[in-house]
Amino acid sequence: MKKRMNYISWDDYFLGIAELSAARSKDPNTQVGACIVSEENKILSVGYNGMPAGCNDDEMPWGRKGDFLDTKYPFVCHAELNAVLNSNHDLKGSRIYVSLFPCNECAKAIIQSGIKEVIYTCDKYADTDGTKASKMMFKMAGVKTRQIKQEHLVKILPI
Ligand SMILES: O=c1[nH]c(=O)n([C@H]2C[C@H](O)[C@@H](COP(=O)(O)O)O2)cc1CO
Ligand SMILES: [Zn+2]
Repeated sequence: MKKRMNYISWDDYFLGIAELSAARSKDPNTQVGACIVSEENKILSVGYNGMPAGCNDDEMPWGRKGDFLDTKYPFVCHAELNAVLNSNHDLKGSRIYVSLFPCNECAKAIIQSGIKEVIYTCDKYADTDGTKASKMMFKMAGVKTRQIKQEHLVKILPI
């Protein structure tokens, strides 16, 4: 008997884990998940966007508009930052799978931790200065970026 052939690829597996991690997010508008993987295809860390540890997410604001301090923006930890900070491993040479293209703050953490490739699905904030700054920094720092479209993932994963 031969081995089963229609198994999912490493890319689909890790992006699927990033998507599953996003499902843990309490953000009512955008749920983001991230999965960091070594050169040997071992998972080094996962994360999703949420309030900092110890900050009760029932008491924190989740809105997008109004006074800055009444919105989620000054407080929420991004999925990529959580994944970088959650890891006890050296991330040099690793790659990060993420459901949304990283913002400029996460891009800095990604570059500084030695991650060498970003594989992402959604790029809905491509027109923002934050995303443009991320792309500039990734290019200069030699961090590769690659998109796997949502339509492809939907075909292979029950999401
Ligand atoms: O790269 C990212 N990673 C990440 O975790 N986030 C989080 C922060 C917020 O909780 C949410 C974005 O919210 P909104 O789309 O409503 O502006 O996604 C946002 C970005 C991109 O801005
Ligand atoms: Zn970010």
